[in-house]
Amino acid sequence: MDNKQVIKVLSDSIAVTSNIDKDLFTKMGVKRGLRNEDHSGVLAGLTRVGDVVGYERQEDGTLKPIPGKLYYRGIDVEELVHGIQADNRLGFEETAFLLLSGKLPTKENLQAFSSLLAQTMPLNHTATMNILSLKGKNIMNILARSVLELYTYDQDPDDITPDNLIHQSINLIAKFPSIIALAYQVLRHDQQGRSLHIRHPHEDFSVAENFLYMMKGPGKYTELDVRILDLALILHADHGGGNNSTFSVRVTSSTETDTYSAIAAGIGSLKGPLHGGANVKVNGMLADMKKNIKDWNDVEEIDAYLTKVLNKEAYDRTGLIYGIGHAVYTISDPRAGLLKEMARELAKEKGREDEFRFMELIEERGVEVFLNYKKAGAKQRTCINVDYYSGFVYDAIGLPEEVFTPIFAMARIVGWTAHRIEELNFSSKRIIRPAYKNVRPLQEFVPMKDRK
Ligand SMILES: CC(=O)SCCNC(=O)CCNC(=O)[C@H](O)C(C)(C)COP(=O)(O)OP(=O)(O)OC[C@H]1O[C@@H](n2cnc3c(N)ncnc32)[C@H](O)[C@@H]1OP(=O)(O)O
Ligand SMILES: O=C([O-])CC(=O)C(=O)O
Repeated sequence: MDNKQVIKVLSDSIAVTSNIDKDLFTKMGVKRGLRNEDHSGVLAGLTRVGDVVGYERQEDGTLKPIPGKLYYRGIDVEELVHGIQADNRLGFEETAFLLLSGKLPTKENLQAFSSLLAQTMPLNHTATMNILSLKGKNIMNILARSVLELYTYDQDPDDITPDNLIHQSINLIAKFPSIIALAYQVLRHDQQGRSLHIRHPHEDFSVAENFLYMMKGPGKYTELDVRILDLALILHADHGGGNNSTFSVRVTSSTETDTYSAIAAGIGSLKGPLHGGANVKVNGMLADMKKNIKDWNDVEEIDAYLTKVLNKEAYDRTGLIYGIGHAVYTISDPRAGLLKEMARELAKEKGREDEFRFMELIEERGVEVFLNYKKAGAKQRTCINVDYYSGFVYDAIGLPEEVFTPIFAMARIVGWTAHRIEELNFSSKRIIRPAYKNVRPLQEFVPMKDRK
């Protein structure tokens, strides 16, 4: 038997060994995907960091869909964003302080915190050389490897005392933009034969501006570009404890492992196309739609394409319409609404209004076609999620697809660290260790000579 045949024998076995009938979950009272029959999540923990609300439970136990709400440390994110915008300032640093400390910063707190972040952004020589040597096309993968490497530069990587956790958190929040921008410059140099630019972050720039500066260079971005990237960072900073990447960080942290290992787990989760990786998939799906739909106003043509996607006959043939659906939200994802307001402004500035209108129509038809197609298999209501407009926004401000999901990580590192700190510090903490019911009947050991 050659190598190919061994692989074939093992891969053929997957269809049998990995198959677990959907009905068995109901029969054995196991919550598939840790989700109840009505699609609500199984309660797996308590948190004081963030809250995601998409429905109300009625007296009869059923769920009533409501417009989505997101709270950071008890503050409505729509109010946070509008409050920051009303004062005409950027807000990612303020949001990070709020999520880490539980309180809005005073002017003095904010100045000191922003300045500490900016001072911490530069990568040391060894970290820079390490990223230069990392081969690979996927920046999420490079980010995870770089984070694991940071363990070796930390004097006390395994120390989980509060001071050290905060120190490590600030270091990671500050370093993510620099790692991502550098990894992109290396990739561009390597894959496209372009000049390699390693730009040192400015101490008086915000995180959003520094990222655009390191990616694009001076004078290559507008004030609106900075404002919209800052908004995207605010909106992606946290999403409660149950989203897959934060939960991964919490699960890993509950073993009391080091910060770098826990964050690498979060990065690995976020990279997936059902989670943070969806922003790249939406971009690809829209490009495919632009190519295949002749009349961008033709509802029938759009519906036919979307039905083909659901039938696994179009785009990536997974059966998923990316950017649509959410585990919690029903009527709306508040982040998508806020991002859409800015995307409209951006589309006007960049002369891409036709494309924006096309996206709006796909948004409307996508939800409708999906609900009609899934019928009882779907929630009563569903909506677009934050990933639907984010790719359009990043593309419009001249950022390449390779950094779409890494930008999500650049923001979510705040939530991950806040949840990790909470996981390690609540008085009644316990290692997360649920149960799995084995549904494989027993089999007898057969001596080698008798095997077929
Ligand atoms: C930042 C974020 O992570 S936001 C999410 C980004 N992901 C995407 O945009 C990918 C597309 N969307 C999806 O895959 C899903 O909506 C998810 C993963 C976000 C949520 O999935 P679930 O919690 O299972 O949603 P829900 O309970 O409403 O799903 C009901 C059924 O509809 C399917 N479904 C949900 N959304 C979609 C979709 N956009 N396209 C096709 N089928 C879908 C689910 O797979 C599920 O099918 P099943 O019962 O056969 O398992
Ligand atoms: O909450 C979720 O399941 C996914 C999500 O929107 C996020 O993490 O931002």
